[in-house]
Amino acid sequence: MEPIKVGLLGLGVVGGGTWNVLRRNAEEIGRRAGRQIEIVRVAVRDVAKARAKVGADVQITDDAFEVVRDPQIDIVVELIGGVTLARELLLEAIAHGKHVVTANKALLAMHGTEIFEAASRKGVMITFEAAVAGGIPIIKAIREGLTANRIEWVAGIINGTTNYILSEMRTNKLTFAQALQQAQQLGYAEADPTADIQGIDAAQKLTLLASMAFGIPVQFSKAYIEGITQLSDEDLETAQYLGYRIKLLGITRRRAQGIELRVHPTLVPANSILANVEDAMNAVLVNGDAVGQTLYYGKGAGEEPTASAVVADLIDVTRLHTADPGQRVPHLAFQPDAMADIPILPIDEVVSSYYLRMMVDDVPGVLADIARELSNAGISIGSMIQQPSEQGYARLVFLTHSAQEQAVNRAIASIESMPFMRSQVTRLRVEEF
Ligand SMILES: NC(=O)C1=CN([C@@H]2O[C@H](COP(=O)(O)OP(=O)(O)OC[C@H]3O[C@@H](n4cnc5c(N)ncnc54)[C@H](O)[C@@H]3O)[C@@H](O)[C@H]2O)C=CC1
Ligand SMILES: N[C@@H](CC=O)C(=O)O
Ligand code: NA
Repeated sequence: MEPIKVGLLGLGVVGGGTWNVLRRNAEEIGRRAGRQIEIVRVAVRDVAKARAKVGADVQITDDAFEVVRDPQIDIVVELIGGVTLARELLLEAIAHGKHVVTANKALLAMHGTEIFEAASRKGVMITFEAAVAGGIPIIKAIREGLTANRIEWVAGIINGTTNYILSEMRTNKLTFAQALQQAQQLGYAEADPTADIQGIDAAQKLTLLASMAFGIPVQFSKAYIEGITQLSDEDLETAQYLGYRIKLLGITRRRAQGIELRVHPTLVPANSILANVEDAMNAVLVNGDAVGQTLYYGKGAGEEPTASAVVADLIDVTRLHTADPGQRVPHLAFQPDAMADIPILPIDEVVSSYYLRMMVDDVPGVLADIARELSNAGISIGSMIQQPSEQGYARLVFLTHSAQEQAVNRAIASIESMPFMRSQVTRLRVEEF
């Protein structure tokens, strides 16, 4: 059989990895897919640089629209990144009847509804395993392996850059800036790493996971997002002292009133699975009513780990591209006409335990006043430490039991107005995953 023909948009970290893996494992991949998968055209910014990588047999252009409109191409692989141009390219590819493989979570989190609808109308596939947790087959697991379950929650470390930064700060005492620079050099970070460190990249991935776990539309704008830029060394050290580690977690969970969708730094017990996921590794826990808790662990970023997912999608599409569209796995795991309109809960309604750190005058009665405020808000204290500080101040840290966020915020506002307060209250969430 003739090879299936691929147009590759982007030959950077992931595009280059995809080229390498397809070439190196061509024979094995062909045996799995049933035919060879051949990259026949590449679109890049720098044609000369790409020529040095792919040699003379592949057509190279700096106009990606030429590739998505090329009649010989069956599958377009989008590895350019960004939203505006990538959206236009994907819609054009779909309009020309191409199947699409993409690693672009930003694009799908923001324009997924439009893109998946266009693809379904045209009867083509959009696959995006590389877009969530890189090489970990988490989309395959949720879309196919776990479909018997009512999924209760998904939680995990789904950004390699921030996990690398937190690990390096903790274990090798690197500064934030040094660790970020290393993550960029290693190819983990986004072109603009703001998306990583502000939690946006993790929220884009979590939005896609929530959609597939619960059968709800892709709603990135409703995700609650807090990154790691405000974390202080003091909190990293205090967490460790208390027997916790701080990780940037994505958490989505069913509640009676709706679905939690949140990304924020989180204290997790130091002996838990997630606390021990280090460097740029990712790990996702999925809890289903039948299967219980399952764990998916591996490299969530970088050249070939991400390419592993891109090429797996290419093989899937190659096997299925002539199948009746109705028999393919739905893009978002649920049939498009069976998506549920379950509300996403505002962060105020989220339930968690909390870490509250503050500086106070070291005088009698302070602890009692704070404990009373927490109790008035219905918040019970799990544990508390007090440490002397300079200038006669005391550092207090409370760990609370489960409480609703709005009650915690009300209590914080009252506490901050008290006359003995010498700092604002630092509030972090604590989870037992
Ligand atoms: N780097 C990683 O570990 C991961 C990246 N991703 C996603 O993969 C995608 C690509 O990321 P990277 O490979 O890291 O980016 P990169 O910056 O290394 O590569 C981008 C490539 O796109 C090309 N390009 C950019 N604008 C273009 C244009 N207008 N026309 C033609 N070509 C153009 C560049 O020449 C370059 O070859 C992004 O959506 C990213 O979010 C997903 C998972 C992991
Ligand atoms: N920038 C992302 C790359 C993979 O999605 C990350 O650090 O996880
Ligand atoms: Na993946």
